[in-house]
Amino acid sequence: NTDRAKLMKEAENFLTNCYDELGYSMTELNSRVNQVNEEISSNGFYAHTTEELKHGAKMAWRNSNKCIGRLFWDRLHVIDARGTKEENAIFEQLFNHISFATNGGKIIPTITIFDPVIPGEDPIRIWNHQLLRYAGYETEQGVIGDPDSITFTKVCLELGWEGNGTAFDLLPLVIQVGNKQPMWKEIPEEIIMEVPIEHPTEPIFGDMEVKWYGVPIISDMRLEIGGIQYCAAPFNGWYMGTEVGARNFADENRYNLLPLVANNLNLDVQTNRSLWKDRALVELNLAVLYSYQQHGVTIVDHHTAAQQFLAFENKEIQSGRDVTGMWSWLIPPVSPATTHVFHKRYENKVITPNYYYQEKPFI
Ligand code: HEM
Ligand SMILES: N/C(=N/c1cccc(CO[C@@H]2CCNC2)c1)c1cccs1
Repeated sequence: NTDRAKLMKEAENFLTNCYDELGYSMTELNSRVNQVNEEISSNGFYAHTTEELKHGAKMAWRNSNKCIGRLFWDRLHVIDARGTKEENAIFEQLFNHISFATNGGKIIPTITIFDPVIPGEDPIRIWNHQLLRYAGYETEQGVIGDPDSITFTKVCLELGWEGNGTAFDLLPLVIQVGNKQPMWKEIPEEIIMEVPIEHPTEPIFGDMEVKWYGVPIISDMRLEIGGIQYCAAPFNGWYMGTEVGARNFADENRYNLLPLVANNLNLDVQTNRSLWKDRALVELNLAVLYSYQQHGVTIVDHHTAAQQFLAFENKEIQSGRDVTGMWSWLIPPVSPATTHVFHKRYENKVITPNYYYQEKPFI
């Protein structure tokens, strides 16, 4: 039927590129393509070899148009967790991912890949946006914590989780197998690495204790390889400082810390022309970079990240591949025009394998 014909086409396209990059002969490629076509025509599905899975996950990172960190695409550590079906075993894999990727602060870009969507089998979904993230609470006095987490925090509370009501409560992991009751578990505190944020010279937060978690681990995107959908495949890199300093801490609909920082720096917040927002933003981003470095947690500044992206562009051209990208995401939110990215154009062509958004499993 058409679904099987479509899957065969996507599989052949992936295998051709993958086997070419891995240096296999045409004979080896053709025999694998025939084997896969057999499997698809009898089961409407085919299973990747671990090698195909690992290289496919790396290709997907290399094809991620919004990602400035792609220079290191070929050094992704891939954990093949297929066959993990029991909830407690899934939680163990997720805890292992957090501790392995954290690596005492010397962060290892890692992806853990669970079973793909298989016809007739229960799919696995991770309900968290990121494995480590802070709760958000709506109260009469306003929002406490991360406003971005308000909806998911309510879901966790409904499932029986209880937060401490602070601005930095780490949320539990929530997973669901098929249509069974979703299960939640607190993350063991011994594997959690957090960074207290302070400025090298100024008390920019006054008496407020500000911190952030060390490792960003995206857990709600779908990895597609050769027509196969991996809906539970959490992946991490390290942060670019501006993500924390210019968005998570600075956005008005996130922690909205610019007024606090500006006041503690004695800036004139009564007029735009004092550029108080810009001066507070730079000091806040300096504090983030300084604090992660002081605590031995990998982080990259946006200038270095842009230089690394330029190296990626040149390497791709050397490899005979077109560089695709989404300009609006690739430019950093602080001093964008001081990077080369701002001054050139990128083709936003989406090629597979890749990472995609997927429907939230909860409302
Ligand atoms: C190694 C260090 C890495 C750095 C510094 C980095 C940096 C970034 C940044 C700054 C963004 C934009 C995020 C935002 O504006 O919210 C981004 C997006 C993205 N990155 Fe990377 N990244 C890294 C590694 C990775 C890895 C290992 C993967 C996957 C295997 C990945 C896949 C993606 C994807 C799919 C997006 C777009 C997310 C979306 O559409 O919402 N990145 N990256
Ligand atoms: N540094 C990172 N930054 C991000 C990468 C992808 C997505 C995000 C957060 O995206 C949110 C959803 C859309 N904007 C914010 C952040 C990484 C996380 C995981 C691997 S690298």
